[in-house]
Amino acid sequence: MSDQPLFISFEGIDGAGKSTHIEALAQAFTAAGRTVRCTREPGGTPLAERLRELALNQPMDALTEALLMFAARRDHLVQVIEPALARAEVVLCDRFSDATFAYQGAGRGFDPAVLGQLERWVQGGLVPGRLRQPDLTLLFELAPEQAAARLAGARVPDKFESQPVEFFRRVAQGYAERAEADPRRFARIDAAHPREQVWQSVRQALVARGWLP
Ligand SMILES: Nc1ncnc2c1ncn2[C@@H]1O[C@H](COP(=O)(O)OP(=O)(O)O)[C@@H](O)[C@H]1O
Ligand SMILES: Cc1cn([C@H]2C[C@H](O)[C@@H](COP(=O)(O)OP(=O)(O)O)O2)c(=O)[nH]c1=O
Repeated sequence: MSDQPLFISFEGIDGAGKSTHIEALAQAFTAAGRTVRCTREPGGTPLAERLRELALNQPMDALTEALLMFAARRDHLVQVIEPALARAEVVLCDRFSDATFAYQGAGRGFDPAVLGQLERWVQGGLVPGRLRQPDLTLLFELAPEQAAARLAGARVPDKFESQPVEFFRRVAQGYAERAEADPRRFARIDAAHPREQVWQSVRQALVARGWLP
């Protein structure tokens, strides 16, 4: 089994079930002898958590929202993700920049070329010759109606969670396009199944890469 640094992100529309599996995956890595760092975006540092509060609760235009997401991401990369990877830890991150392309890009209709530019500034210069990207992105795919039904009553909706189903259809399409553009990085998880079956798909994606026994 590998002891290389691993950066794994969890993505999907709100309510798809990704948070449910982060802790289980952390336990599986810990049982395999790895040091695990669970974190989230926007957030993961004191500054980025303050930016999260603003981005998730204040009305703002899509560019402002994208800039806050990438500002939070830069602080998170520099303070938390890069140091953890330098120590060869496993970083499990609840959302990363695919979420900005899906929510601010596909969902809110902001120019993906500008998002690509921000991505190059924020995720460039950290590893030689390429952008810092997750080694694996687990994309939880579920019909927006089903995700909304799971969320109903589960928690108080934030600015994004209270968007209509059509918004999440665009977000899901944005995620699908990111996955199609970089199929080696993504594992697409059918999240419509019961929890145990979804967990087996998650585990299998890691086992297949030789990252879990
Ligand atoms: N496979 C599943 N089947 C039914 N309900 C689920 C499943 N996975 C998660 N849930 C429930 O759906 C809700 C949303 O799950 P959560 O993991 O918080 O989603 P996300 O982090 O993707 O927004 C929670 O109440 C959770 O308990
Ligand atoms: C990282 C990121 C998140 N978001 C949104 C998606 C989610 O609705 C919200 C917070 O994500 P999340 O942590 O999944 O919230 P919760 O734990 O309450 O489900 O932020 C963006 O719009 N752009 C981004 O770049």
